[in-house]
Amino acid sequence: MKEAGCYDESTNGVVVMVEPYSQKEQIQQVVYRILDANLDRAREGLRIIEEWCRFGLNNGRFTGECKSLRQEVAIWHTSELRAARDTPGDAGTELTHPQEEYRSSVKSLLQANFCRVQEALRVLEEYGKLYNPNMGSAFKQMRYRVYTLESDLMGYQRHQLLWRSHLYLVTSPSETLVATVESALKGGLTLVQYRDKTADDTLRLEQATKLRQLCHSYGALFIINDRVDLALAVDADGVHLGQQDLPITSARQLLGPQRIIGRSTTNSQEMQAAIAQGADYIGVGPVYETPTKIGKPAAGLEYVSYASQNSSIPWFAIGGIDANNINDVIDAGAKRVAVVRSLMQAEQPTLVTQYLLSQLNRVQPES
Ligand SMILES: Cc1ncc(COP(=O)(O)OP(=O)(O)O)c(N)n1
Ligand SMILES: Cc1ncsc1CCOP(=O)(O)O
Ligand SMILES: [Mg+2]
Repeated sequence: MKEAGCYDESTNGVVVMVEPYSQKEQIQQVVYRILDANLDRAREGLRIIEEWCRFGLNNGRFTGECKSLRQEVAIWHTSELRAARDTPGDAGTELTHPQEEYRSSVKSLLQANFCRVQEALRVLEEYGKLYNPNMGSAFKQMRYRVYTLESDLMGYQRHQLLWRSHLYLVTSPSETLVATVESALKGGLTLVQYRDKTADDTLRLEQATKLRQLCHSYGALFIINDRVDLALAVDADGVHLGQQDLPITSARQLLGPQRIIGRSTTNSQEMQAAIAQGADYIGVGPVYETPTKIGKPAAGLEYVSYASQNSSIPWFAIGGIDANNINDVIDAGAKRVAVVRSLMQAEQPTLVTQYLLSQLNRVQPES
């Protein structure tokens, strides 16, 4: 086939334009190949996400949505588009990015595949307009459904992990901050709060970024104390707010429905208010007076018992809890505890984590 603008001997150098039909046909073939490749890409990515929803989460709603999206994508994969496939002649099949070879967690695997599906749907939306007038809007709608699925799924995973977390490490400033947290993560810790009441924001940002990466690489949740802005800046899983911090409703507006918001409570009124305002979990304490929070009177084991009878959301007993008294707190009804010194000052945070978890697991062997 002659190409547009090429020199042609048979016409003594007169530039011959390609016959409109051939050029159109060529372009059509390219469009078909793009559509064929991206229909495959979208379906493959959805299948990868679907497998996690099905086998990892056992969640029928998310599995069903992936399946229905896959089927809707498949409807557009006509034999005409498949026939345009030219795998040996496709320069893209050999190209892989180093990050495709390595996934640090299921979360990063899911994020990469959501990204892949969204990109493919966007390509299908744009090039599809050249193929069928209805294709653009059909794929635009699917793309929005995938965005919704992504944020629902990620939020669901976060909340599931919160409910499964029984030990909560609240950090204190330390020269060995990252190493101590990592040591506790190795012991099975799944929930960490970054708390530093005195550092400047440059240091907070640097440390919180490191800890977020670390926690996520262990599949653990990462929460920021007091500061919604910092939580957003480092893409934390949520924020912990005390009675003097931002109201839950304002934080929710800033953080959205998927991120976790925790609230400190010292009595039944604060507990009921936190639940009514939409907290995802509460701190219950201080159970005992503690040098980590000087001047704050103990709420005592009575409040722990009250929480065990009345809290409809996960709650963490906090304040002065260690390996010696954890069983008293458990006997008062606690299934979850938060600690600062017990882990931050431990010589072997891995072992202390394992011990505390083993005591907590005695009261919830099924979860
Ligand atoms: C899990 C948990 N519970 C309670 C607190 C205390 O929060 P707050 O009352 O805002 O006090 P500070 O920690 O900000 O000094 C907490 N951080 N985490
Ligand atoms: C932050 C906080 N809020 C209530 S008690 C407390 C500190 C708990 O620290 P520790 O576990 O060292 O007693
Ligand atoms: Mg606070």
